Formats: sequence, structure tokens, C-alpha cells
Amino acid sequence: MIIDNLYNEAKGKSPVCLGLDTDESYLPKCISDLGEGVADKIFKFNKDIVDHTKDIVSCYKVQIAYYEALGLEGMKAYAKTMDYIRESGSISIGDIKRGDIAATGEKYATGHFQGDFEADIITVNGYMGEDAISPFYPYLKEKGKGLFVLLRTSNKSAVDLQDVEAGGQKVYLHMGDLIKKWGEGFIGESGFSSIGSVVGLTYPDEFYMLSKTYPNMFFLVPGYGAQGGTGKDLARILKESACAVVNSSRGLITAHKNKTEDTDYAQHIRNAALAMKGDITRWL
Ligand SMILES: O=c1ccn([C@@H]2O[C@H](COP(=O)(O)O)[C@@H](O)[C@H]2O)c(=O)[nH]1
Repeated sequence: MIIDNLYNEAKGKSPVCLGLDTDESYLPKCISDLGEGVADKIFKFNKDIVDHTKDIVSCYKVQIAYYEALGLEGMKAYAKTMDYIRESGSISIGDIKRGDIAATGEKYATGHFQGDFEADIITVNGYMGEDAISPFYPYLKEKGKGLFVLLRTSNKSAVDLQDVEAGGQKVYLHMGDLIKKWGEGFIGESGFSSIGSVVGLTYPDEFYMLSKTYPNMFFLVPGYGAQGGTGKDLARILKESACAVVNSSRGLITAHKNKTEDTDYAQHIRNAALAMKGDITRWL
């Protein structure tokens, strides 16, 4: 199961999930000056980053919004990036946050678990209930795919809805119970389910509690670096269970900024990923 592969990658390499939220403004001059279209430049940058980090990170999360914003050219760069990550033997997470009625959900599943945009794991929004999630189940069983369902998001306004009490329980805990139930049929050898959840590092106490409440749940954790999360926030959680991969996007893929515009940019990004790995693992 994909979750066992991700668990093994996180243990063997590091819990670092490198986020390819690639904005054109992040490209070093040695790439932006090339006489090619933007899709080719972005793909070149992403490819170089993968080549320089695949031995030290557990997975790559590609934020589709950055590619959609560039239209057809951007989507070509997205497709090539997803393909290259998987071709390199690494795990790809398509951060697409989809979720809709079942008929539409089936199309999302087809669009992102096979074909041009194929990912190993995608992020989904379960706040429409199980029929927004069940169209993905056949791909989990038959193609070994995985899901990370939004649980406790990293943004400030997460509390507006997720902290509301309903029936004596916060909404996000209802969601946690649902994700646990949806994931019961997909538990792998690692003890974790291929239906995991997204929990922000910006709420470390809630994250700790969730990791204790749901011992079979694996977590995708955004919020490290640019959003303020640190390795110290993760210490007690990861010490007790290797239950998460931790994403950093801007904090890693802009590490070369103000240092170099030359072809050594990917080495700066690698160094930043190594520093993140060190910051997380020194507490374990
Ligand atoms: O709760 C959430 C869910 C998803 N994200 C995504 O993670 C990255 C974070 O990027 P940074 O540059 O490291 O802040 C981005 O793709 C978000 O869309 C999140 O931040 N919080």
C-alpha cells in the first residue's frame, strides 16, 4: 500500500515533504533567461530540485493552484512534474483539495489517479461527507493510491468552522472520526491507513491530541517554515510515532533567493531540505 511506502520513505530518508508550489518569480536567472516557454522553465526548475533532493526527502507535494494559474502551459508543467517525480521513484502528492457529489468525484478520481495528472496520493475535502470520498476507494484498492483528507487546516481562519461545537464535540473531531471510519478498510502493514489526513503544524497541541486519538491515521502536515512551524513543535509527536510527513514549500524552494541566480541554486535548496531534516530529527 502507498501508505507503507510513504511510512518507509519517511523513516528511511526523512519526514520532509518538499512542496513544489513553483511561482515564476522563484526561478533563478539562469532559468528565467532561457528562451523557452514558462512551462518548460518551471519543469526544468522542478526537475533539478527533484534530482538534488530525492535521496533526502520522503515525498513531493505539488500545489496545483500554482500551475492552474498559468493556464494550459501551467498544466503541462504540472503533468510533466507529476510524471517526473514518479519516474524518479519518489512519491507524488497532488495537492488538489477536491471533493464533490459522487458523479463529479468519479471524474476527479479518473483525472488525478490516472492519465496526464496521475498522483500517488491526492488531498481531498471531506466536508461534503462520504459520497465525496467514496469515488476514490476503487483506486485505493485496485491501484494502491492514497488520500489525505482535510482535518485541521493550518490557516488562522481554520477555527471559524473547525472549532465550532456541535453535539458537544468540535467539528474537526467529527471529521477526524469520519476519516478514521473511512480509512478502516485500507490499513497497511505499517499500521497506518491509506486514508490519512491534513493537520497544520500551526496548531501543535491539537496535532498531538489527534495523533494520540487516531493511532492508525497518517498525517500530511503543512505549516513548517514560512507559516511558523518548527521541528520543536513536532518533537513529542514524532518521538512517540513516525506518523507524519511535514511539508515545506516556500521555505525550501526559495532558499536560493538573494544567494545565487546561477546553476548552483538547487544545491541551496538541497541544503535547506537538509537543515529542515536536521531540525526535525534532532529532537527524536
Ligand atoms: O491546511 C493546509 C493545507 C494545505 N496547505 C498547503 O501547504 C503548502 C504550504 O506552503 P508553505 O509555502 O510551506 O507555507 C501550500 O501548498 C498550501 O496550499 C496549507 O498550507 N495548509
